[in-house]
Parts: sequence; structure tokens; C-alpha cells
Amino acid sequence: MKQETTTTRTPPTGTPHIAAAPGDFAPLVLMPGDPRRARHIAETFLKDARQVTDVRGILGYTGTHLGVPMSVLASGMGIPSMSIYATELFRHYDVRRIVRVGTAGAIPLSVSLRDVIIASAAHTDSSVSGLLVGGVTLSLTPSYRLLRAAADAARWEEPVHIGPVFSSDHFYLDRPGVFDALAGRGTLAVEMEAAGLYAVAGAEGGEALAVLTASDHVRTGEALSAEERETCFDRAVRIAAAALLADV
Ligand SMILES: O=P(O)(O)O[C@H]1O[C@H](CO)[C@@H](O)[C@H]1O
Ligand SMILES: O=c1cc[nH]c(=O)[nH]1
Repeated sequence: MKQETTTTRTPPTGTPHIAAAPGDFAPLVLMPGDPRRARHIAETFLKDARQVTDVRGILGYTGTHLGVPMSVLASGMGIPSMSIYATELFRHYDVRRIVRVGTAGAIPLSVSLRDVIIASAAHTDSSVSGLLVGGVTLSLTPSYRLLRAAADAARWEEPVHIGPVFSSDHFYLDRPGVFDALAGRGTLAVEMEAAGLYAVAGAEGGEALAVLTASDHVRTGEALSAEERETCFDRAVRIAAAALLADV
């Protein structure tokens, strides 16, 4: 005989990619690419941090920094992944500001390993700059308020560089001429998410910035170890947090 069962169904909370309940995220969010870096930032930088999501291993935490509620959520790698998480944070969790805390490859010799780079603009070979407004190649830029606050905080965290970066859709980009041409136009580093974050913030009415640490050098071939890439971000995180707290 078929047995009758009753099931208690919890109404689903969250989005397809984030399991947090409404209110679980603070309006201010730090966003590294790497989930383990998100955990490290939560453990070392946020007070009373609690995990709020782990869907697909993308870890998110909320605590406080200098007494102000602040969250950290990993973005994963690349513009599509960043765009999903940034959109869901702005659209469904009332997040106001996201600052990416990422690694990047330094392009000119004037930028050394471990230097911090604040992305005042993001060039990209992604379709995102051309797709959003028909017939227009959008400039992808950060919030001026966050950029100004980060530049102010950078005075205590030298060496810091401020300028355009290249958000590439290709980690293994076998086109050295691209770096020469971008270097000739003042581009400081290559990474894979800033342009997507700036595009989403523009579309969703949020504020965004990317603060990067040079983890390797496309000219010299020097590179930090994977472990150092997880942990050597203190200066970048302090600058990013100062930007998040601008005028709060
Ligand atoms: O260290 P994260 O923040 O992930 O950033 C950089 O590292 C990844 C590539 O190794 C890409 O996501 C790139 O943008
Ligand atoms: O996207 C990235 C990140 C770090 N280093 C690179 O060369 N590219």
C-alpha cells in the first residue's frame, strides 16, 4: 500500500547562486575571486563573521569592520561569474557597494610584485562593453567616490599605482603584442573581472571599484606562490575597506 507522507517545505530563500536570506549581506561587500581568500578575509578582517552562503563553494560571510556591517563574497573567475554574483548582490540583497580585492599580472616594469593597483578604468576584450548599449562601446569605470577614498587611503599603503587595467577573457592570452599596445596606453595590469563589475554596477545603480595586488609579472615571469596569493592582501584589503566606508 502506498504510504502517505507529509513533507515540510521550507520556502526557498536566496537566488540560483546565493543561499543567503534577505538581510544576510551588509550593504558593503568585499569581493575576492578566490573563495579561500574570502574566508581568510572574513577570519582576519571582519569581527564576529558568520558564513551566509556556500553554494558551489562560493563562500560568503558577514561581520563588522570598525563597527560597520561588512560582507565578503567570492566572485569566482572571469567576467561571467563576477557578473552573476554582482548582479544578485545589487538586485536581491540591497548591496550598495562592491569592491573587488583581486590578483593581477603587472604589465609595465614600473609595477612590481606585491604592489597594489587601483583600477581607475577597465579595458576589456569581453563582449560586455559592446553588448549593453547597442552601437556604443561603453567606458567601464569605477565609482568616483570609492576611487577618491581609495586614493586617499593609498597614501598610507605605498607602493600603490592608480590607472587603467585590462580585464581579459583569456588567462592564457598568447598575444604579447596586446600587452605592448596596452602598456603603451598606460595600462598597469591584467586581470579578469573588473570590467564586468563596473558594467554591472553601472546597470544596477550600485557603486564599485577594483583594488588589485600584483601576483605575477607578464614581463619578468616572476610569480607569487598559490599560498601567498591567498594571503598577501592586507594592504589591498585595507584600501578596499576604506573605499567601502567612504562617507558612511
Ligand atoms: O585572484 P582573483 O581575484 O581570482 O583574480 C585573478 O586571478 C584569476 C586568474 O588566476 C582571475 O580571476 C584573475 O582576475
Ligand atoms: O588574470 C590574471 C591574474 C593574474 N595574473 C595574470 O597574468 N592574469
